Amino acid sequence: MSDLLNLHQVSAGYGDATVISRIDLRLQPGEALAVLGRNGTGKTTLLNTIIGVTRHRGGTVTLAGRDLTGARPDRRALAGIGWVPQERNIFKSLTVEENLTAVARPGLWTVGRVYEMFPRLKERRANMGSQLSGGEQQMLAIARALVLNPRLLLLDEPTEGLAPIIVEELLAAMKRIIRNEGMSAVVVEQHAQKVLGVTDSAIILDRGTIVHAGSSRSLIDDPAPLEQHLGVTARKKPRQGAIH
Ligand SMILES: Nc1ncnc2c1ncn2[C@@H]1O[C@H](COP(=O)(O)OP(=O)(O)OP(=O)(O)O)[C@@H](O)[C@H]1O
Repeated sequence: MSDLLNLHQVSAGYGDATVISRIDLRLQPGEALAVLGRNGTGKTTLLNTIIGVTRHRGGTVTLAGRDLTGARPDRRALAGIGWVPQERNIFKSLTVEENLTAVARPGLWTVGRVYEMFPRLKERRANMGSQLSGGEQQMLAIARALVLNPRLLLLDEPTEGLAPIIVEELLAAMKRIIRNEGMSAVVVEQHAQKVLGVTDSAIILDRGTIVHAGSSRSLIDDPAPLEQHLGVTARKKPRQGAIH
């Protein structure tokens, strides 16, 4: 099968600074990749490079065989790259429904379909963006990216700053979007354990380079690379009834 996304030896940064170096990445259609790493290791810069807002320093970026290396962000969006930024930049002075209809493009993901995925948004469809909770704003940001009917969805720290119960709801929705609906995705996440249950494969970045690449399953089974590169204690949960 040909790659949906292919990054070959990509280096990029801002101004004179190179932030990510010689990144090789391949994503098949329907596959989801977790991008993990400590703060400031270049995760957002990697997403920014895929959407085309960093300074290119080398390598190639292709989507479904089409070379997008020198393409502007608007052309990349038209080619099928959807993006949910960390800031969840929804239109705060528009209603939920207006946020969706303002950008919707024909395709599988209709406004009705995203309401099925996020019933909370349907309940709140007449509310202004500014009246939504953080979790609802994140759901709306994802829903808005979906109604653009992208081939690839990029999510930047979707669970950041959200209450645990909302995080679970959001992860369940992401799982349905990826697993059941076959959406291809690259998900940047600080909380490795949460996202590995949603993605097929994972990379860990350190100082702008890939220091680990493998399946999500292998990281769940053997979290040693997470402990090594993220400093998290990713031990399996103790059995119920265990004495601490
Ligand atoms: N717009 C920018 N201009 C210049 N330098 C930047 C810019 N954005 C990020 N950087 C620098 O690039 C490096 C990587 O930042 P980046 O945001 O990609 O890391 P990150 O892994 O996503 O971190 P976080 O988890 O904190 O969001 C940092 O040293 C940061 O200061």
